[in-house]
Amino acid sequence: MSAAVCTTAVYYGPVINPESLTNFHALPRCLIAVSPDGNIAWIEDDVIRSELEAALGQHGLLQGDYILTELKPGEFIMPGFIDTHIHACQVPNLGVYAWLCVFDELKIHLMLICLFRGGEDQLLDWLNNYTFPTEARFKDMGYATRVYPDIVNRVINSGTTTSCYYATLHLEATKILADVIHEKGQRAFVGKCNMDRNSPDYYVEPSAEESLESTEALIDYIQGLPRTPSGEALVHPIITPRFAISCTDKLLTELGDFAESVPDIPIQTHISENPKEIEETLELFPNASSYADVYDQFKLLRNNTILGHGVYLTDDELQLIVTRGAGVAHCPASNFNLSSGMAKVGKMLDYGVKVGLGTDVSGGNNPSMLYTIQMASTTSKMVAIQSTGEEEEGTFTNKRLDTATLLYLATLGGADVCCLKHRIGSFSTEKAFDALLVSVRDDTGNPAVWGYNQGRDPTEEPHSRYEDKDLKEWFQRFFYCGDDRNIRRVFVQGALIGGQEFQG
Ligand SMILES: O=c1[nH]c(=O)c2nc[nH]c2[nH]1
Ligand SMILES: [Zn+2]
Repeated sequence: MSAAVCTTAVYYGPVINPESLTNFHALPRCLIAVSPDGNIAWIEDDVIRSELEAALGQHGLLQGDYILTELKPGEFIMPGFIDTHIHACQVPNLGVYAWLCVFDELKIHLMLICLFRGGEDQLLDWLNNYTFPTEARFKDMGYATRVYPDIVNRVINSGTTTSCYYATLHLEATKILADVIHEKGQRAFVGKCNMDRNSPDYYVEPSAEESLESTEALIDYIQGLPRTPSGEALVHPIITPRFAISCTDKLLTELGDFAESVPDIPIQTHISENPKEIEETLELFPNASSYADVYDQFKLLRNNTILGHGVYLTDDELQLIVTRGAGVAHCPASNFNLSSGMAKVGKMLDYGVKVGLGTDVSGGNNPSMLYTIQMASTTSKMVAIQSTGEEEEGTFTNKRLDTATLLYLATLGGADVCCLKHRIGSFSTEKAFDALLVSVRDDTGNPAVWGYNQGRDPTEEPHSRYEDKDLKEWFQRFFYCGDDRNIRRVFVQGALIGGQEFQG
C-alpha cells in the first residue's frame, strides 16, 4: 500500500467538479480538506486568497493542523477517471509486432503477433489469432509478476483511479494482479475470466466446476487483502464470465446460482459487440429471445452487472437492462479498431441506462481514458452525422456528446456503473478524495496543449484572479489534447499513488 496520510491535507486552487450529464462546475478558488482517512472533510467553493487562513480557522484548522498544497496558475484538480472495462492481461498486445511463444502441456505454438494486422480482423478472429495467445502467457507466474506492475503503473499514470480489470483465466496470475493493484493503492475490481468452451485447447478451463472453484478462491483471496486504515477495501472481486460464447450452459447456471448468493459482488461481461458474435450467441442459446436475455436467464443481469460494448442492443434489450439496473461500458476505441460499430450512447442515456467509458485494452489501443473520451466524442459525432432522425429538445439520442456529458461518463457515470457513486466520481463531503492534479503549463512538455504560459506577459501578476472561463479553457485543452504529461499527481483515497511528480 502507498504511504498513509496522517494529517489533514488541504488543496487550494481551481477545481473541476462534475455534477450531472449536462453540467459541471469550474471553481477557480476552491478549498478542499481531506481527512487523514482519505475522505473529503469539507469543501468551500469560493475562497479568496487573502481569506484562506480565516476559512481554515472556521473549520477548526490552525497552522500545524494541516498541510496546504496551493496550485500554481495553469493547474487544477479534478476527479480521477473510472475505466469500466480494461483487460490488464492484453496490454502486452498493444500495437506491437513480435514473435510470441505460448507453451501448453504438449506443444509450443509459435505465431506472429501483430495488433489487428492493420485492423483486418474482427472480434472472433482477433480473439483467436492474437488475444488468446497473448493471454495464455499468464500461465507463467513469473511472466505475470514481471509485467503486471508496469501495466498497473501505466494505467495509474494515465489518470485512472478506478479500473474494472479483466485478467486471464489463471487463478494464480490474477492473484498477482490483485496484489500489485493493492500494493500500488489503486481502486479496482479484478476478475478472472470464466471460459470453458469455444476457446483453443491451450487456453480454456477444463470444467465448469473448476472455473467456479477458482472464481470462489479468487474472491476469498481478494476479500482477504488488508483494508485501508478506515476499514475500506480498495480492491474488489468481480465475477467475470468472459462472454456467453465462451461459457457452457452449465457454467453460466453455476455462476448465476453463485452470484445470487453474493449479491454485492459485481459481474462483468461482454455483450452485443459484433454481428457475428451476436449470431453465434443466439445459435448457442436458442431459448433466449436476445443476447441480453441470455444473461438474464442465467441470473447474471442485475444492478451491479457491467456490460462491455452494447453496440447492437435492441430497444427491448435496453429496456430489459434498465429494468435490471445494469450498466454499460462504452468502449469506442475498441469498437473502431475491431470494426465492431458505433454504440448509440445517446439512446442508451435516453433509456436511462447507466453508462461509463472503457478503454477495453487491447481491443482499444490506448490505456488512457483521455484518449477514450476523445474517441467517445468522435463516435457521437459520427452517429449524429449519420442520423436522419429529428433532434428532440432535452434528449441525447443521435446528438454529439458535449464536454459536460463526456466528463460525466468518464467520472460519475463510471462510478454509477460500478455502484460506487456515493464514494467516487465527483467531490463532495464524505466522498473519497480520488483525484488528479492536472497542469496545462508549458513545463509539462506536452506541446499539443496551448498552455497557461503561452503568449502571457511574464511580468504579469501570476495570481491575478482567474475567472471560471479561464479554468474551463484549461480543462478543455487538457480534455481534448492532453496526455499523461499533464497528469502531475494521482490520488486514491487521499494517498498520492502516481503521476509525473510521483516518485514511488
Ligand atoms: O473486445 C473484446 N475483447 C475481449 O477480450 C473479448 N472477449 C470476449 N469478447 C471480447 N471483446
Ligand atoms: Zn473487453
